[in-house]
Amino acid sequence: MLPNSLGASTKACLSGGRRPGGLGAVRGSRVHSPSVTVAVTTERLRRSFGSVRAVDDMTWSAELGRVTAVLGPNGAGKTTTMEILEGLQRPDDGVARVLGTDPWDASAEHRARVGVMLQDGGLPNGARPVALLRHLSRLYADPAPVDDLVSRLGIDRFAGTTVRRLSGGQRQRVALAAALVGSPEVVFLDEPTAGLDPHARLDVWDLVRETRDRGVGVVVTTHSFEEAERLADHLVVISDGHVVGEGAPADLCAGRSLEDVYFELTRKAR
Ligand SMILES: Nc1ncnc2c1ncn2[C@@H]1O[C@H](COP(=O)(O)OP(=O)(O)OP(=O)(O)O)[C@@H](O)[C@H]1O
Repeated sequence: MLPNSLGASTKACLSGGRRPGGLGAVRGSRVHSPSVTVAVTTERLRRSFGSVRAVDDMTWSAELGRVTAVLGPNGAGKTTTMEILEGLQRPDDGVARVLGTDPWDASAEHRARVGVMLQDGGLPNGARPVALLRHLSRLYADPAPVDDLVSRLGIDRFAGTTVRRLSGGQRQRVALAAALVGSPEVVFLDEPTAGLDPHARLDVWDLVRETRDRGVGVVVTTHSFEEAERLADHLVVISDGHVVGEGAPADLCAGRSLEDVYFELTRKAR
């Protein structure tokens, strides 16, 4: 079956399949050997907008060297949670920590250790992709090699086109490269393969696995069961602002498909 967003997977959900080394690793990127294993924690996190409780008593965690996939229906609170963890929003209550630091009060040094890929890309419209990535790489002490990221994600094929003229999928690739160019220790990827063609999705999944295998904590939000099944070492299912299921894929699914488990968990919560 070809990759397919919200693909109807009927097989039992399996671990994201950690593979030593991976294919064609991005050369020269830092290999992290952390003394702590916790990348992200949220504890009783809350954030409301008027009467809407976007994040309502949310507790979960993600480890370094693991891909954590966060799934949930539209409006479940995924983006709000990610933005709190990225230091873009302040929670009303509870605790958020990234690499042990409160992201709201974080220093520039902390922010350099965290990579962020936003859903809308957040890229400057007039920039050309490769020049932009080279510029960003100079802001970091230990950047990933730009040429490798560019060729791995096929960005060289549209290197001369300004961001405003790029297709949605091309922008996604540049946004992913921008999130990884600083060799982050934790990276947040908001629906990284939404809108990508099947080849590009495979390339992105390989790159995410390699990033994980270098010890980086990767947190991915997704609506794709296939993506979660292929990538995740740890699953967090949220609904109505709180966690309705969390664990290793094999434990959470217990021999059933992720799709079945997801619908059961999120239906119960409604
Ligand atoms: N700035 C805001 N002002 C008012 N309401 C907001 C704001 N941001 C988010 N919300 C509301 O908070 C809830 C959670 O939104 P959020 O974007 O976190 O969901 P999501 O899980 O990321 O959804 P999707 O899968 O559609 O991206 C929604 O009801 C949304 O309308």
